[in-house]
Amino acid sequence: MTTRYTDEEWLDIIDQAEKNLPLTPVVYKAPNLGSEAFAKTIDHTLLKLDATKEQVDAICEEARVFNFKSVCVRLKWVDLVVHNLRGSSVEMGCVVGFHEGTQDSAEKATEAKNAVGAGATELDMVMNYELLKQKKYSEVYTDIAAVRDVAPYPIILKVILETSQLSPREIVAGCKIAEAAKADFVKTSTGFNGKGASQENVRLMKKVVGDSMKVKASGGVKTVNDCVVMMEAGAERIGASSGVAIMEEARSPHKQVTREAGIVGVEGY
Ligand SMILES: O=C[C@H](O)COP(=O)(O)O
Repeated sequence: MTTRYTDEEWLDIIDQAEKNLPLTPVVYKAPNLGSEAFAKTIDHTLLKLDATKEQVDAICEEARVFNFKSVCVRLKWVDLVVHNLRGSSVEMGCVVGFHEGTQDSAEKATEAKNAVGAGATELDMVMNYELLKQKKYSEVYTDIAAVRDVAPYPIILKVILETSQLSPREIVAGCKIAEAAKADFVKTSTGFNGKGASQENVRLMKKVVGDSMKVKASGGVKTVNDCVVMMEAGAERIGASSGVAIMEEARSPHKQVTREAGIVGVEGY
């Protein structure tokens, strides 16, 4: 695996990206509440280490009922999820390097390869954010590229930055490196370390990647309002262990959404 740029070259790229950040935030449009498009933004997630077969079966059933975008689990459950989702339009997502992100690149690549071999169509890998914090940008790139290498498109590759552990500049750096490594999404959080997704971080990530990548908000997204705030900041995917509660709330009659501007809108705003 060759490095794409030296750490010094990465510094220039990050400086430029910071300088060129758009000043005015865009408000993106969320799909109609409770619609099929809304459900198809949600990755229905079960990532705790002590998850049971019964719980995995249950989230697959829920994903079929609500027609979520994907079910997202650890590698040990991929076979079962693939089996359970057969014949549905729900994608099979697997995490890689979860949740620390500090595993060797070879270990991450093997995990990714095994997940794809078992039928995963989407991978959510944790960036080595410890290396990023040490400004070892070239190694961070190589780590992501090692996974992309064994899981080329059309496998969807999402890179989890763990934004709660990063400064805004480090978030910019993580986005630029994930973009260069040809990932499809940058994702905020694992949900297992610090604060989860925030509106500010999603907005910053979207400003950095523009149309070249998508943004996934995850960690602590538990209500319809949380989803709408993230989507309006630029998230096109939500990772949540609360997908069922979110959909039930979204489909409840006279649903009101609290947005930045106050209480506005009902279904279909
Ligand atoms: O994307 C995955 C996260 O682990 C979900 O976190 P959550 O349990 O706060 O929804």
